[in-house]
Amino acid sequence: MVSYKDLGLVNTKDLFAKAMAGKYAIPAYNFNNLEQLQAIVQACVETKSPVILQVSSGARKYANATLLRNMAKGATEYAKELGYDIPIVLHLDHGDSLALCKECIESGFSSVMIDGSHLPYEENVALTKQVVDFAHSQEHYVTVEGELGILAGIEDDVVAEHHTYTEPDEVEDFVKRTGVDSLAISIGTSHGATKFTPDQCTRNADGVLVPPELRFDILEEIEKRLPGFPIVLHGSSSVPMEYVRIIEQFGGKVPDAVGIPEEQLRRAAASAVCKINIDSDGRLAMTAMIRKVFAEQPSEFDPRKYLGPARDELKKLYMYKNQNVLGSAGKA
Ligand SMILES: O=C(CO)COP(=O)(O)O
Ligand SMILES: O=C[C@H](O)COP(=O)(O)O
Ligand SMILES: [Zn+2]
Ligand SMILES: [Zn+2]
Repeated sequence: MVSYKDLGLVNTKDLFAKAMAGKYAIPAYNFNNLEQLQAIVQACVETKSPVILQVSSGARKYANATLLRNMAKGATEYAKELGYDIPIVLHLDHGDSLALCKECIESGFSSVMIDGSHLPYEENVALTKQVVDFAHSQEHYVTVEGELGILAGIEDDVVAEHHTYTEPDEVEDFVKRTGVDSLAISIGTSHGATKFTPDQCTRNADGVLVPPELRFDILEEIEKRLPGFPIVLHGSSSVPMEYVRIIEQFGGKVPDAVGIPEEQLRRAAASAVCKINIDSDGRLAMTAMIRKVFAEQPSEFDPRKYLGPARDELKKLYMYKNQNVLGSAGKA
C-alpha cells in the first residue's frame, strides 16, 4: 500500500478550487512513455502550471502500471530538480471498475475517474458511489471524477455514433448521491483527431472543416444546478492544422481532421470547467516531428534523434496550451 503523499503528489481538491476562483483550467495530459512525461513536466515547470498526469488503461497495458507510477514519482522529483515545485496529480483516466480504481488508489494515484457513463443511470450512481466511498475513506483523501453523458466516437473500445449530451436535470442528483469531486460532461467534444463528421461541419475559404459550436447552453444550465462545482471536459484537443499538414506532407494521413477551436476552450476554461483533457494534440505533434525526421534524415536510426525532436515539439505545444488556452500558466 503506497499513499500518493509518499510519491510527492497532490489530489485535485485545492487545484480545482483555485481554478474555479481564478477562471482557468488545469491541464490533464496523458502519458505513456518517458518522452511524453519529460515534455509535460518541462512545459509545466517552465510555465509554472499545476498539472494532472493522466494514465489510461491503454497506457497501463502499453507501459506497465508499476513503471508508470514510479515515473510519476520521478516526475515530482524531476520538477524540483528543474527548479520549481509544481503541484502534480496522478489520475486514472476512464477507470471502468471498482477493482481498477482500488488498485490505482492503493498504488499511489491521488485521483481517479470512474466512467460509468455508458451504464444505465442508477448503475452509474451505484458504481460511482462505491469508488467515492473507497477513495474518500483513505488516510489521504483521493479525489474522484464521475461522468454523465456519452461522448460521440471511440472511448475505451466503446463506440457511440452520436453525442448523448449530459442531462442538466440529472447532475444535482448524481453529485449529491455519489459524492464525486468533479463531473465530466458531454457537450459536443469527443476523443481523437476526427471530432465531427464532415457533414456536421461547414468549410472555411481554405477548405478546412469548421465544427459546430459546443453546447455552452447545456454547460450554463449545469453551472446553474451545481454552483461552484468543478466540471471536466474530455476530448478537448484542438487538432492543430499545422501538425496535420506536416503529417500529410511526409506521407501520413489524418482523414477529416477537426478539433475543438481554441476560442471555445478558452471560454470553457473561464467557466466552471476546471480540468481540460488533451491527448490527441500531443500525439499529432510527436507524429509530425517523427515523420519529418524520418523523411529528411533517412539514415538516422538512433531513437533519440527522432524521439528528442518529438519531445521538444510536445513541450512547446503544452507550454502554449498552458499560456494561451487553459490559462494555467503562472498558477502553480
Ligand atoms: O479526453 C481525453 C483523455 O481522457 C483526450 O481527448 P483528445 O482525444 O481530444 O485529446
Ligand atoms: O480517453 C482517451 C485518452 O486519449 C487515452 O487514450 P488510450 O485509451 O488510447 O490510451
Ligand atoms: Zn465516458
Ligand atoms: Zn477522455
